[in-house]
Amino acid sequence: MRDTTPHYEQQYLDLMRHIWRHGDERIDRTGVGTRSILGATMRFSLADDAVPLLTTKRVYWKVAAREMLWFLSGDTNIRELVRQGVHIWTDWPLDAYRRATGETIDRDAFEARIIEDEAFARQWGDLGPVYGAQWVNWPRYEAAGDGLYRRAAQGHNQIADLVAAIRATPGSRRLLFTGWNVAEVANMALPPCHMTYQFQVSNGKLNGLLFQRSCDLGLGFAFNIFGLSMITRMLAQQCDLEPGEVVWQGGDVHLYLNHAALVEEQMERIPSGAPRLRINRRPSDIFSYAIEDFEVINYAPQAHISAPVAV
Ligand SMILES: Nc1nc(=O)c2c([nH]1)NC[C@@H]1CN(c3ccc(C(=O)N[C@@H](CCC(=O)O)C(=O)O)cc3)CN21
Ligand SMILES: O=c1ccn([C@H]2C[C@H](O)[C@@H](COP(=O)(O)O)O2)c(=O)[nH]1
Repeated sequence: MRDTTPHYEQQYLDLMRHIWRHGDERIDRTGVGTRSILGATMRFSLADDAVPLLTTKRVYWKVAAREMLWFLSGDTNIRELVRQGVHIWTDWPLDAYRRATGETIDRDAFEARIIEDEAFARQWGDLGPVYGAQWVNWPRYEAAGDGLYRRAAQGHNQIADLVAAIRATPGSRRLLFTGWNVAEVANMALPPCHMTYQFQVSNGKLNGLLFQRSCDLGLGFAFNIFGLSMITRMLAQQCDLEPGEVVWQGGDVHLYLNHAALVEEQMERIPSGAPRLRINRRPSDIFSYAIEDFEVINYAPQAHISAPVAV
């Protein structure tokens, strides 16, 4: 008998079609323009190593994996990403540099300088207190006497605390971490988009949920859903739980108007296949994973579709 269960990716293609047809058109912060809706949910199983990679275009999952490991390292400077050949965050520091200096340096030259010149990287490569800073070092203040306070040397490590909490109180409804530090949002190159992650233990399985306040459905989503799945798998492994499912919730979910070619092409394609994410080692703690620990098998996507990123 033919399997009539819809492919997991159908949810994504349906949402894309809905937004492209019925989304509210407006000029957004970037000036590119979007069609957008408020509020959407998708769910994907992680059972038997299933991973919700898009199959209707090739997704460079290792780029997303390196980005996730970079967040967990607490780093907020693009230097390490650029060293690893990851270019997805370069446009924001590059834009700031061009505006501040009036120089018309191109992206390759800017990246070369970030790698070669440590002082330059320190001055121009930092994104401010973005994801990594908040996840593992959320500022904490301690009393310094006479009613004064000073910033503590070590902030809150939300990720370490989360691992401990999943282990100690698996029934808890407080298993979460967030990048949305109200006091520091103004100093970030971009306020967090994938802002709040929540977890739940159910029948020995770990479920993960992401609230993403703003979603570039054509470009960012593919990375964000992989990241959610990856961190859920890592947490499950560290807490001796089986992977359950991931739930993705979007706030402002949009398609950029200059992604028309991508959207039209992708909506024509039929999803297929069941990729698996393997973790080939059990590191001693959540901060000790390396890119080599991750492997995706059974991934035979259709051709990559490139699309410009709105800065
Ligand atoms: N408009 C916008 N969309 C985003 O998805 C996004 C931002 N801005 N700003 C911050 C980060 C950076 N992220 C990005 C940026 C670029 C790509 C991108 O160009 N992806 C291409 C090529 C990837 C590559 O060459 O490695 C892709 O096809 O996935 C993806 C995510 C996600 N975020
Ligand atoms: O992980 C990410 C990071 C960013 N995005 C997208 C969502 C928006 O298109 C822009 C951010 O612009 P805001 O004006 O700050 O909302 O980047 C994403 O989809 N995923």
